[in-house]
Amino acid sequence: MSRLLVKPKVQAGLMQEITPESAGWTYVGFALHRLRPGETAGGEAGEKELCLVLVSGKAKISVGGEDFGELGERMTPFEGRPYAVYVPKGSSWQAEAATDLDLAVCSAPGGEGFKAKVIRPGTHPQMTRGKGTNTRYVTNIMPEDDGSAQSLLVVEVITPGGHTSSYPPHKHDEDNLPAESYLEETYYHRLNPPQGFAMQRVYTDDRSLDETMAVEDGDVTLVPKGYHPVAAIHGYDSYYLNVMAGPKRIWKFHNAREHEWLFTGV
Ligand SMILES: O=C[C@H](O)[C@@H](O)[C@H](O)CC(=O)O
Repeated sequence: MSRLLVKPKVQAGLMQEITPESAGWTYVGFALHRLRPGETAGGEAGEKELCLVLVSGKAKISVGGEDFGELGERMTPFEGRPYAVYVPKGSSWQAEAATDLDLAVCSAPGGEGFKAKVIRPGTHPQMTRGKGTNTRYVTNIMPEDDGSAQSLLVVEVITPGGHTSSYPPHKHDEDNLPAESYLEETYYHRLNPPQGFAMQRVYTDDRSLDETMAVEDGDVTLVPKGYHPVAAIHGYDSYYLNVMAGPKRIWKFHNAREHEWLFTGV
């Protein structure tokens, strides 16, 4: 199995835990908690900043002793809109599931002067990106222009079955602004219905990295560098939650030259 593909080792509780150490990189972390009503999760941000994303279900959430009450709207990532909570560096957080809950904990190095906050549905409206079978639906949760974090970028994408996304292929693996930014990235994948699969390729121009993965419900893929397109197969819609971070909080990508012609049609 590809070293870039991380399968959940358990079916409840802490299902995924990617750290910079386990991924072999510097900035991005990702965890996924699956909780039953009444179960709790929590921790300390320490030197990191966090974005708690209610992938599905509702939870009571507090940050640094501030009670944000019961949050959440959707029972599946394929319907409704995301609630999220930003946890700044140095803060503790606590979540208690009010329903079945899938809670993502996205992390990256924190900074000074940022405040805990709820990111409500509609803060960043869903966008339709692409044309034809490259149409997908993108919702920013923490985009670069929100001014509210040190390094975290968080976005979720729904790709209908038979469509592609993160496509035409692009990369962001060189700290070379204004042409390109360096951002590590995780993909947390879900499928509807859940027995499906999707395909993701991660590859560089020189093909020294070239891995194509069949991703299943609950898998995480790691993108340390290179292009990273996704193809959702007929009958199975794809959802993924992206976490990106690097030395600068800017998403500036470089498109694969040989596929740039597609932009005239997609
Ligand atoms: O680099 C970002 C990620 O590849 C996705 O968020 C991607 O941009 C989503 C898309 O446009 O399909």
